[in-house]
Amino acid sequence: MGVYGVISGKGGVGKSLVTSLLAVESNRRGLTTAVLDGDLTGPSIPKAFGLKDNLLGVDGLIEPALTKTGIQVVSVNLMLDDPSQPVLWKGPLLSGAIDQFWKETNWKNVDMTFIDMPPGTGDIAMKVMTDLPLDGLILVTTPQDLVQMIMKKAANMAIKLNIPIVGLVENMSYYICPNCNAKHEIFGPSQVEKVAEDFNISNYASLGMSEKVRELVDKGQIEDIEETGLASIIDNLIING
Ligand SMILES: Nc1ncnc2c1ncn2[C@@H]1O[C@H](COP(=O)(O)OP(=O)(O)OP(=O)(O)O)[C@@H](O)[C@H]1O
Repeated sequence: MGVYGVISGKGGVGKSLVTSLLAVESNRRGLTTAVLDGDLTGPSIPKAFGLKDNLLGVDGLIEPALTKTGIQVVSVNLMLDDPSQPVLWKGPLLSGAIDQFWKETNWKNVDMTFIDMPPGTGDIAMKVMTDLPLDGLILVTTPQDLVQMIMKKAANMAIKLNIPIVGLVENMSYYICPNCNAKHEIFGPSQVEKVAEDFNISNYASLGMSEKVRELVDKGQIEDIEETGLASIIDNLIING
């Protein structure tokens, strides 16, 4: 049904969280869902889903890990004996790994694939954008000016490479104080509507900062998050592609 890359340009804004939550929402709709962790040097998808066992190779293909609700996952962190060790690979090896994850994994009847894109707008991100059959990109940003500027580089890269931007998620949009219920815009006022207009994106959502989400991700229980905040993004992707 679709292959979607999730991209932010800047690190630490919640790209992996959004990739994982999109997969959770898609899977909840009964779609066979996969996550390709293309963030090879900072892979965080396995941790969010509580995956630890090393991937197996069967008949020359990588057997994807299965999360507890059945999402198929491939990540370089599931290939390392010690997940805290760095991946000290240079460009060609990193590109080769992306190729291998895409072509040499025993993906099973997948309807929706979400790719946690390599960070930045460098050669590995370009490799995914040019070599993988992406149906579209989902941009992740925060309201902060610095993040906005770098996210726009990623968005303009997609435009230059003719990849449609099919969704926008503004993460860390606000924080609701659990004591007084006041809404704090820690990174500044939301800019999601402005960005959506600038890049002509009709499918967008905002996510608040949540202690509960942080806790469940740290425990590897992302699939237990009840309200992902991204249901409308998935519904629109299903309807409009
Ligand atoms: N809205 C949120 N509420 C609570 N925790 C969040 C939220 N967004 C992100 N986090 C947490 O912040 C950390 C960084 O997020 P994440 O790993 O998704 O960022 P990233 O953009 O993928 O970073 P990088 O590109 O450097 O890998 C994670 O521990 C994540 O769970």
